Amino acid sequence: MQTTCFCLHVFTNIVVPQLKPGLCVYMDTQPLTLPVSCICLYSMQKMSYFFPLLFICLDVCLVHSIRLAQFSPHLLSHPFITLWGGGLVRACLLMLVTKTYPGSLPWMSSFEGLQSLGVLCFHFPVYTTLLWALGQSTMEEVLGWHSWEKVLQGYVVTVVAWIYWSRYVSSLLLSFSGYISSRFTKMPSEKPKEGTDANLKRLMEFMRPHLWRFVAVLILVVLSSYGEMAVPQYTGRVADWIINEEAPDAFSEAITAMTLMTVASAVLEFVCDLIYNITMSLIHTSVQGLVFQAVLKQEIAFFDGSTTGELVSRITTDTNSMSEALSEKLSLVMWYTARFAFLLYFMVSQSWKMTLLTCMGLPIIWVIPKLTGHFHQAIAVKVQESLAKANQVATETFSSIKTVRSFANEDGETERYKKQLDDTYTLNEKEAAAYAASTWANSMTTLALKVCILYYGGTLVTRGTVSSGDLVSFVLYELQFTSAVEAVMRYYPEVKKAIGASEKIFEYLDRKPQVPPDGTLAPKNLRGHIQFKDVTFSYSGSTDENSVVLKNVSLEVKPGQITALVGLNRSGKSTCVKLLERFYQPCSGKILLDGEPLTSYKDQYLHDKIAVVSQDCVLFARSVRDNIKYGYEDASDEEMYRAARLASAHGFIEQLSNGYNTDAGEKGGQVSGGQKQRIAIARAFIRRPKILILDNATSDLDTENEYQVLQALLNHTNNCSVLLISTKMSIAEKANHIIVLNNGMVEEEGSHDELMKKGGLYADLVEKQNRGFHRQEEERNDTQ
Ligand SMILES: Nc1ncnc2c1ncn2[C@@H]1O[C@H](COP(=O)(O)OP(=O)(O)OP(=O)(O)O)[C@@H](O)[C@H]1O
Repeated sequence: MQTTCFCLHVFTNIVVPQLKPGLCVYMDTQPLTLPVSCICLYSMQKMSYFFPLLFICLDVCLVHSIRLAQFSPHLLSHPFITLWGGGLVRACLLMLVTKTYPGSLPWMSSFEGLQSLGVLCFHFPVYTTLLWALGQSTMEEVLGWHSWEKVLQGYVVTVVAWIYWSRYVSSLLLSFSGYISSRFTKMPSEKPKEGTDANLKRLMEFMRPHLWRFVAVLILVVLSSYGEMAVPQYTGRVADWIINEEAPDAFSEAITAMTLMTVASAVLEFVCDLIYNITMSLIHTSVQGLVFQAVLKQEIAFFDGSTTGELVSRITTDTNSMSEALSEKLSLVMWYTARFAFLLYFMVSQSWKMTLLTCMGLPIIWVIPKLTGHFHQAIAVKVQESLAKANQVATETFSSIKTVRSFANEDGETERYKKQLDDTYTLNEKEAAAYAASTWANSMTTLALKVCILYYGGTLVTRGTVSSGDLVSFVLYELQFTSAVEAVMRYYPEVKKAIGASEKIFEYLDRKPQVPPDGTLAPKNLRGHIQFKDVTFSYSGSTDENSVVLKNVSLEVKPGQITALVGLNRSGKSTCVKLLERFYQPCSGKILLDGEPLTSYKDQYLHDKIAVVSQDCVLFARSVRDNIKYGYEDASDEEMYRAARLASAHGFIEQLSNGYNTDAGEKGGQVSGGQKQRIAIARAFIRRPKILILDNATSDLDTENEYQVLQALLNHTNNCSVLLISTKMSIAEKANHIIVLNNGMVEEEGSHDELMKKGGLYADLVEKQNRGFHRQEEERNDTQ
């Protein structure tokens, strides 16, 4: 009753005067009247910061009301019912106030707040029931749970529990409940979690082929962790042996068992690490291979939109960091979790009371260093900022030295710089103090927990509840336990992060290439008749006037004939070739090969039958032989020589230092531009194509050589349809048919003579080139 009055006194004398001076009600011993309470509550609606105080006052009142009820004649004989019922009433009323009171703090009515409320109201009933179940005396707890100390203790327990909830347990439970709900309900879960769960599932798929290895790893982890418990366990036994002066056999047995178990644990750990790391490397390699394959299958537009660096980084850096995080951090989480479980088991079996004390102390040793560390970090950031400002002053002064000198302000700038350095020094002092405080807090809290455990353990030893050896073992367990819990808490989020990061990799694996499905046609005899019918195309896929590169293009490459495609730069000539190679799909219109849509042919067949040699042909960093046989490795050397002769390349290849085995260097850097083009032509010819596309293929050759190469080519390609793109009109005029493209449209077509007679764009181009050629000739003559 006294306590209740005291609470009301605090409430009326301290809280109420703060709210409205006019409402001051000075009541030392009398209870509050209902109207005053109502007025107070109304006034407090807008002052949420008083809510915790109100909450505590109300709770104290409730606790003492329950106490009065407990001692009433009806309930005195049912202490447990009163204890639980009282807890329930207390929880319901406090929850009601928290939920309905307008000034309630959002945190208090959140899920975490309600969890803490549950701990506050039910920890005593649970604790007392547990004692009763263990056959311990509960009288003291049942009759004294509402004393000041116990109520205060309840709040301390709630704070500790809250720290647990918010730091670790809640995140674990959330993951677990997410997993359970996704297994048993069809409810869509939140997006990020969905991503992590899905990634985890995908990663599991990669692990499935190595399931037995993982089972073996888990068994080894458990056995090895168990073996690690030998040192603390047997050290305790040895301590008992020394104190009790037991038989000498006991000592040697303890030492032998400890040695054997520790050695076995180390061997198991070695085997386990070996299996685990080899398996993770296997998974890493296969993931990398799959991502590479998935990227290669994408459409060309995908490569246009991504930089090479980005792609390589996705395949190497991302997969590396994911597998490193998984192999290293996941292994640590596994080890420390197993250790944690065994340590907890052994600690509880030594003394559950000391274990409880350790668990209650843990959050404190995490929180205090974290708070001081946070403060230290905040000051460290300010020091960096201050240093940056000092640097800025110096940079500005040096870069504007002439202005500084002309105003003779060297001293002024020195003063400014010194002032900035003084600020940095002040912050440095604070940082040093914060660092010392942080380190001190760290060791003090750890030390305090150890002293508490030793003190409490010593009391238990004096009482005879535990032996001295048990206390020694417990202290050794506790040392490992703290670091095991810390390690699990540190590495578990990192593993989750790595699983989240794997999303990027799966993004590529899951990406469906935007290309039409492979066709089925692969006729034995291909005539090589190409038709473009009203083809419109844009690289962006938009049909907007500015983006369209080809506009209703209709053209024909007749079987066995040479067709030239000419036009100004950027008129769309190479784009036609890219469409023929099926790198892109037309937005509208059709491309037919021998009357059938290009898409109905098998991809491999098409690339065997259509050979393209372009200006920017690329050689790989391997031998000339491998470059010519690229993608056609089964070809004989005879076929290779034939193709090389056709491309007028055989002669110079034989003169290279190692002939056909000479390394072409990175991107063909070891051979000249002209040689590179001739090797590329040989590479195209080794397949005996039916359609040959030369897109400025001989541009790196001088006119003499170009003519020779083309002549040789055209002589040997009687059955071949040739599409010739050349900026040199003297080459184009040799074609049977010439098509002139202008701004993505077919401007005119016909033979050289027809087009010359017409006097259109083609005649213009020929004339301009002739003029340019004559000017060059004149310039050359002048210089001679
Ligand atoms: N990968 C691409 N993505 C977007 N636009 C492109 C791409 N390739 C070419 N283009 C654009 O398409 C248009 C036609 O280019 P294309 O290379 O087909 O012309 P071209 O007649 O072969 O020119 P050149 O004779 O200079 O090689 C140009 O405006 C060019 O900028």
